[in-house]
Amino acid sequence: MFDFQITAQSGRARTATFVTPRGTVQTPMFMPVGTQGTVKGISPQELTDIGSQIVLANTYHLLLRPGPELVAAHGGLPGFTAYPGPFLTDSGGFQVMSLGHMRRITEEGVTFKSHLDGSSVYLSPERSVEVQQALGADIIMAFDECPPYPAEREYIQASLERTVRWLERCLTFKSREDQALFSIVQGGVHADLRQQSLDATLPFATPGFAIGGLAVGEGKTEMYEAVDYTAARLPSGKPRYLMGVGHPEDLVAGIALGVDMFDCVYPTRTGRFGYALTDDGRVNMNSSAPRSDLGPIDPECDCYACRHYTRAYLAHLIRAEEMLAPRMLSLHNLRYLHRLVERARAAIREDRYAEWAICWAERYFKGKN
Ligand SMILES: C=CCOC(=O)Nc1nc2cc3[nH]c(NC)nc3cc2c(=O)[nH]1
Repeated sequence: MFDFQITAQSGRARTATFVTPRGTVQTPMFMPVGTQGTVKGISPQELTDIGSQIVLANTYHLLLRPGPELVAAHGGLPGFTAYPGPFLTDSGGFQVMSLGHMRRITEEGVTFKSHLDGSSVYLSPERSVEVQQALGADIIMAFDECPPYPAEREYIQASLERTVRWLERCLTFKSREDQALFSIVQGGVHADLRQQSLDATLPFATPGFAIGGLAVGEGKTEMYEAVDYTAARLPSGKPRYLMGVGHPEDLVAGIALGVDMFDCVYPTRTGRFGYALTDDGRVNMNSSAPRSDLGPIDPECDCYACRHYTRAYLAHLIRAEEMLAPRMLSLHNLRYLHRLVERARAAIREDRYAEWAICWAERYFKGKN
């Protein structure tokens, strides 16, 4: 279980298979985010049809509502959501920082006020693992702290050292053998702190490793330098997961640096706002041009929206505030990212990833400054 086998390599980019209790998945992969137990507006059948593999659910949200007990009563997330999985749950740490308020962080854990009703909630390494075990994901995440950005070097260092102590507590408490716990490397944008986090985290030899603390407002250059440094020093025989990333160009760049797994709300969120992803950049379907365009969003895309609808129809739905609009744009954007990593995997198998990535980027950024 959790066997990760590299099947092709092209530079630092690699394709691999990863065995989880609910299915063997292909990497590099993009993981749709289903925060509250649903990828907003998209049915499980549609997710399967567009090539989704692992879907994310958020521990913080499901802890607050409906509570892990109800999900456990359904046998876990697959029974609750009717998506057969595999699932990955986050540990709740990040959401507490971004959503919880009036929070107190101590060595023991984090106490915060629910953003829903202000009730006091407590998360700790042990509580986080307990909740994730009840939710029944195939991959669970260590309870970590993602430092705010910007943050003092001293804060980032103290935070990464506590995250390592929390990792040990997570692993000590963990009792289910059918769930892989991924550890999380922190250290902000400082190479020496990244190294310190690596040195302290690698000995735990978890089935996978995540690169944390990024995509929180640091510049792209700083982010990529940290990804480059960290990914190169994570074991090649384990999956590398870059959390919260990202935009199409971030996936293409991250794969080039040896990253295997990505998640981001971007495709579904920007879809709900009326933006469609294509190889020629992002199309603003709210603008006037699409209203008379009888072509599909993307003629090369095989998603339901591109096979059945013109841009004009979708633009009409957006203006009419019809609920099919955010659904179809989200569906298309998810399919776009799945197709992007499918093409990346093909390029890696042909050992031409660099050429493919440069060609993709030239077209994607053509016409942009
Ligand atoms: C979500 C997967 C599991 O993650 C955790 O359990 N903890 C965690 N989540 C993050 C999420 C992030 N999103 C972004 N940008 C949108 N940056 C992030 C950084 C972290 C992080 O350092 N830790």
